[in-house]
Amino acid sequence: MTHVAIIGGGPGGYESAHVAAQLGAEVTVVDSDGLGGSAVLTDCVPSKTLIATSELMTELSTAHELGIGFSDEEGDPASKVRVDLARVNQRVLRLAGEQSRDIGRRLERDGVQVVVGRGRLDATAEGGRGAHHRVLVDLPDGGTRAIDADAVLVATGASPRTLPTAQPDGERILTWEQVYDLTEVPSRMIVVGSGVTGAEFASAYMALGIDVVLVSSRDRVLPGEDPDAAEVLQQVLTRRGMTVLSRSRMESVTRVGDEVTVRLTDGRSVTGSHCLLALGSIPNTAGIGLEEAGVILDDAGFVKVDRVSRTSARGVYAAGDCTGILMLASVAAMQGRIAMWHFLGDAVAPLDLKKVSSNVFTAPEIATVGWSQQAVDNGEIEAEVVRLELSGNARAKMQGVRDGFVKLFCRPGTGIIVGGVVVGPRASELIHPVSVAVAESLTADQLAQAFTVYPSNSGSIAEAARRLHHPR
Ligand SMILES: Cc1cc2nc3c(=O)[nH]c(=O)nc-3n(C[C@H](O)[C@H](O)[C@H](O)COP(=O)(O)OP(=O)(O)OC[C@H]3O[C@@H](n4cnc5c(N)ncnc54)[C@H](O)[C@@H]3O)c2cc1C
Ligand SMILES: NC(=O)c1ccc[n+]([C@@H]2O[C@H](COP(=O)([O-])OP(=O)(O)OC[C@H]3O[C@@H](n4cnc5c(N)ncnc54)[C@H](O)[C@@H]3O)[C@@H](O)[C@H]2O)c1
Repeated sequence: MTHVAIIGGGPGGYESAHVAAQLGAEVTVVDSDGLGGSAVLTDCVPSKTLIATSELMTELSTAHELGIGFSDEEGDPASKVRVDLARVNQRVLRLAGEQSRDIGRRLERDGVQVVVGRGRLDATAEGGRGAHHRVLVDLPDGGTRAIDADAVLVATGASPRTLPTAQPDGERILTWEQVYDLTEVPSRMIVVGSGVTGAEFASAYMALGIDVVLVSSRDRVLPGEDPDAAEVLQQVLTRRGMTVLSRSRMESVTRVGDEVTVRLTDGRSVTGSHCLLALGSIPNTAGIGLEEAGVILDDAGFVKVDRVSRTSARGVYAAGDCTGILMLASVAAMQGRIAMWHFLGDAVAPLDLKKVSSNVFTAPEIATVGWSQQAVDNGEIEAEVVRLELSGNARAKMQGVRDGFVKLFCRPGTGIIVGGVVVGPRASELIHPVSVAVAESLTADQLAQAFTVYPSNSGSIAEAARRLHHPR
């Protein structure tokens, strides 16, 4: 029987374990910190659970306009509600724990063996039973266990980046993994870093009623996202009261008593009660025998892989954040599945990043799929672009939605949809028809011809597609 060893139990690891088991392999998952990985226990699931509470608060902020008030009082209901952060965080951690246990049960049902411990490749051993690889696991009790395998998948993820001058203390200077220990609402939260992580937490904490300062090293927030979408978000955040410090690079973060001070490289400083460091991630690839086994890493320590997740070492695959390729749970899972389909000889198509949809869970949300505005502007792809404001949509007006738009990119001539952006509430749900169009190479006319419900925000997607129609 073919044996596959998987190091790391996040989406890159556990999703590939299901595929390998389905294809008849004997599978062992080695995980050090809990099944589901950072995605389930510290990153994706906890942050989106926190954001579910902040979404409700954002909706409450328009309640007054929609005619809702307290029966015995005048005024804005949103200003009268209080967030119990201890309860919010308890719920976050409970849901994350439940999801991790669910993943464990599903792996058990598929006959996957799970070993708790820290795995590393042993380059000195050939592996027993004619296997090509050996994984050594440092067990929590101090012992070591050897697992022989015909193929190894490395899916060890990444960890929050910190600086020697900005060290988290777990109480007031925090990484995104530590915020769920907060039991009291911070009076002033300074979020350093305006990538997706920083923007999401800044938006969420502001919606919970916290005074937020966002330290952004670039001209605008979300430098990697659609520039129009990032501009809308920055306008909304500042309009709602966030202080966004653009072109401001943090030099150090210090704490004295209950106060934290963020010093900027230009000499300015900001003080607050708490600081969240959202400075990006570093791959978990050091000290696990990768280079000794012939696995090439790039300068930042990410594992180099091809589009079927092969590393430079025969029989060693890698998936997810440790490869640095579009750090998303969905991409990690797909890279892992592809690795197993490839190794175990099933039909496999190489990873196609031009079909990936993703979402920034701010208020408003920003969802994207396919080719980007930057690629069109750089001339990487020729495309027609149409942008339609959500404020003109009947349903959006009824819901009090003013900020947001739909943008579509299609190839001139054929009219094939190659990408899109949706900015607005629940953009993560609205992007799906555009994702289907991109995946199936549908034309703007085909997207326009499908019925949409009246009134609905998805009507704006069909309307944008209609605007790309060229009469014959
Ligand atoms: C705040 C935040 C929010 C996010 N939200 C989203 C989102 O909404 N949607 C989305 O698609 N993506 C989101 N992401 C990205 C997503 O979390 C990652 O892309 C995803 O976790 C990558 O999965 P992975 O399997 O590569 O690694 P991980 O989920 O990090 O799992 C790797 C696991 O391997 C373990 N491990 C490490 N080394 C070893 C070892 N030597 N031996 C054994 N085990 C080891 C780790 O402890 C960890 O449990 C978010 C990221 C952050 C930071
Ligand atoms: N909703 C989602 O799907 C979701 C949510 C969070 C993260 N992610 C993924 O995780 C990946 C990483 O995102 P991220 O936001 O954690 O990291 P990032 O690397 O994208 O952003 C970090 C930001 O911090 C800034 N920065 C670094 N040092 C700084 C300093 N000293 N002072 C001020 N700013 C500084 C950088 O310029 C950068 O803009 C992304 O690829 C994203 O796709 C996804």
